[in-house]
Amino acid sequence: MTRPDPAGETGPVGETGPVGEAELAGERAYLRRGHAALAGMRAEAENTQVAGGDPVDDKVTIAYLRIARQRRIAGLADGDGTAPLFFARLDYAPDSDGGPAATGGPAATGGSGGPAASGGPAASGGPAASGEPDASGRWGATEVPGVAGRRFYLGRRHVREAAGDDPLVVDWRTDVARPFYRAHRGDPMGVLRRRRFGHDGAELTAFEDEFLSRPVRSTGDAAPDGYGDGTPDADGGDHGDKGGARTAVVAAGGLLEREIERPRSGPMRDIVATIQPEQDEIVRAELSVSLCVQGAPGTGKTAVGLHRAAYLLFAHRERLARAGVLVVGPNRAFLGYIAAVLPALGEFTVRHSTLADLVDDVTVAGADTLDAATLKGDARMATVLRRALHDGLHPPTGPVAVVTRTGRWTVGEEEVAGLFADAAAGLAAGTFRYATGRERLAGRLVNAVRVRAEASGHYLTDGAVRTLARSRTVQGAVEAAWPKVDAATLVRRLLTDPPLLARAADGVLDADEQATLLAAAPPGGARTARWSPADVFCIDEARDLIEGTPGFGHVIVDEAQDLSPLQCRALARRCADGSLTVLGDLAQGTTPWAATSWAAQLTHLGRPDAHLEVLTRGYRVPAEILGFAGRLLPHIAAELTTPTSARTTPGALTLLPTADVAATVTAQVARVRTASGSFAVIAADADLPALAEALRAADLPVDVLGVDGTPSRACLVPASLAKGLEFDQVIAVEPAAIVAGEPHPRLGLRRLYVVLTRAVSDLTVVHADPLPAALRTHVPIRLPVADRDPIAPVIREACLPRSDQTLVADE
Ligand SMILES: Nc1ncnc2c1ncn2[C@@H]1O[C@H](COP(=O)(O)OP(=O)(O)OP(=O)(O)O)[C@@H](O)[C@H]1O
Repeated sequence: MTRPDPAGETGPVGETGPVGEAELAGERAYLRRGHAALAGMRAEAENTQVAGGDPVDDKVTIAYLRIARQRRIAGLADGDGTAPLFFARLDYAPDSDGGPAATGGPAATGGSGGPAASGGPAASGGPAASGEPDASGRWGATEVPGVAGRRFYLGRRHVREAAGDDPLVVDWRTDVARPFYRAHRGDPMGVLRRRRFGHDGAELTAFEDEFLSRPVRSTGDAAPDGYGDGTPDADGGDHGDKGGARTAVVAAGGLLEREIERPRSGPMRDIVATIQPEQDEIVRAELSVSLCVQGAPGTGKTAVGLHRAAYLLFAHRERLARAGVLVVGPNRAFLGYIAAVLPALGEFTVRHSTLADLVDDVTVAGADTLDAATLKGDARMATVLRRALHDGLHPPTGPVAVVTRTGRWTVGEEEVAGLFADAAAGLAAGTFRYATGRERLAGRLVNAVRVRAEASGHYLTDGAVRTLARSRTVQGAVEAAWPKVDAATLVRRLLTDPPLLARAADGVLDADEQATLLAAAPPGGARTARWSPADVFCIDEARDLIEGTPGFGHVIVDEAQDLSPLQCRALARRCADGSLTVLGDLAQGTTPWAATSWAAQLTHLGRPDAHLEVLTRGYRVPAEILGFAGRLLPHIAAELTTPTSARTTPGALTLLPTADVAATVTAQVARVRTASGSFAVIAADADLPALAEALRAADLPVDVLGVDGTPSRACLVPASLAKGLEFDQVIAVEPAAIVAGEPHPRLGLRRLYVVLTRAVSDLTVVHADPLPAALRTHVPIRLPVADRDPIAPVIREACLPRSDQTLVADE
């Protein structure tokens, strides 16, 4: 895929001036009109009554409609005051004949005349302009017809004044919005001007314009404001400040950077206003396409995954409303952190869950040794479990004789054996599950009796057939051949019954491995077994063999590098008929079974042919910090490309050697707690209680993040829960202890890599022990030298020498 880099094409940056102020005033007026329209839409929704049907017969339907109505009203809420109703404007170029297409909105042909003057989007035209998306939720093909010469405001949701009217604001997921994310001078996608708005809360404060294509104009026309004469600048671009007057830009420049650096004060935010082209390709990939995104820390994997969910729900609303969309995250703390993103985008139906919570009827109360947990998560366990299940089948050895009030009928030994063999063959071939096989055997047996009865002139009513099926004789015969099994019981039997395990694991697990499993049987009785986290997925695997697993239309799994093969299988069966978006980073794999290659992981996930996308441009972590953390990469995932950062922040990294870690951390917390935004002290899990105590003693209490908690503005985070989270300021405590907290040095370094890449603005590393050697080794960082990447030289200058200097001082 080609990836245009719009960073190199940013348009003119002019001065604040009266023209800009007037234009901004016009945009603000348009915004007010949008708010009024949204209020009208909400009032309409609130006044819509759920049609009453029969209160008993239609109970479910009525309840469903009520929920749908509530969701619609919630979706029409006027934001939370943190963002305006629209964040961008696209002015499409007129048709090549010089006249605007369709109804001829004047809007896009020049920079003068605010939106109030132009009336916003031009009047009705092709599908792009109609008030609502079509049935499929799309606005037409990629080449959207009927947009030439028209103007569109893009927002998080569609806003219109009256039903059937042209939208005042179009949803960012429509096809007409696509060029906002993808267009560049090489391929303007029909767009003349792309305008991005800056904001303070819900108020517009600035705009930035880029002119992407030359307007068509008759001889003698002046270029529209800010559009250059097409003569390339020295750097090869036409920066547009030569032809006509400069475009007035209020508070110019860096809207993306400001958006990223906006202080974090709560849960994760959406990124609709600043999705980058390489991210947009993932967001808008077809529903049928399964994707795997390998991305360095902060490259936006989580954000992209969530926006993909929102996009797919928009583009395939009906289908996914039935089948559902599932987002799987590593723990509840992480899910709490991302929970607000989809509702902010108007999507309330996506299920968020940890993998373990998907198997919600098994309570985890036990733990395994590392060896046992690894073995229980091994793909070979799937074979062992299947064999254990099938081990319970016993081919019948005699006839089945049924006595009823009307007679006695016998199905002969050979026929019974044949019925069993048929069902067993279907099971072995995977045609149906175990429970279905059992039903099938019972049904065939009853049918054989019915045929015999009818042959002797006794017609059996449906009721008589049902009674027959429930009869002790038929049930007993079926139970003897094909016993009823429950998944948890099967797993417990396998782990506690050495002969059964030996038969099931023969040739699959060696004697030591079998012994490991037997030693890892869950303590407690059949009903009180204390299951371990790894047992959960053995039970899930067994349950799937027995009765199957309901699936989703699309599954998005984050931190997928950490999944065991059996966990991957649990996910694979939840999207057997749907598609999958796999997000992860091999360098952040911290489980003993973490993936070392995506090919193997994708095979376990049932999608060996998933398309692999690689993101290396980080948006969270400044180059100075990324360069420092990147020193670990050769030791933890040498095959990965070193990431780059979208921004530099001189002084973002501080190393603080100290003799008294607690005192230094306390002093640092006292320093950062008054700054705006969030901060976290991240330390080895074992060090947390002492640090919490020291902060309490210093009268600087902070929340301690637990597995079920949600990160707050100021918190103490165990290294084991830091994954996926981010904070404006991070105080990382004692890297050597973080490494030592893991069972293997490589896993320890990966954990440290995760911890060091959580900061948006500022990372302070406090340590009494020497830093791990890997961190002290200078590693040249590979920089992508894109021809027109304006930030590459800055990274080169800022990133490498600075972290070196700091380290030299430290050493
Ligand atoms: N295009 C973007 N515009 C603005 N912010 C962005 C963009 N892409 C990513 N971000 C921000 O960068 C931060 C990191 O994003 P995210 O958590 O999705 O990255 P990640 O790849 O999942 O990171 P990790 O692997 O460390 O968990 C978030 O604050 C996110 O909002």
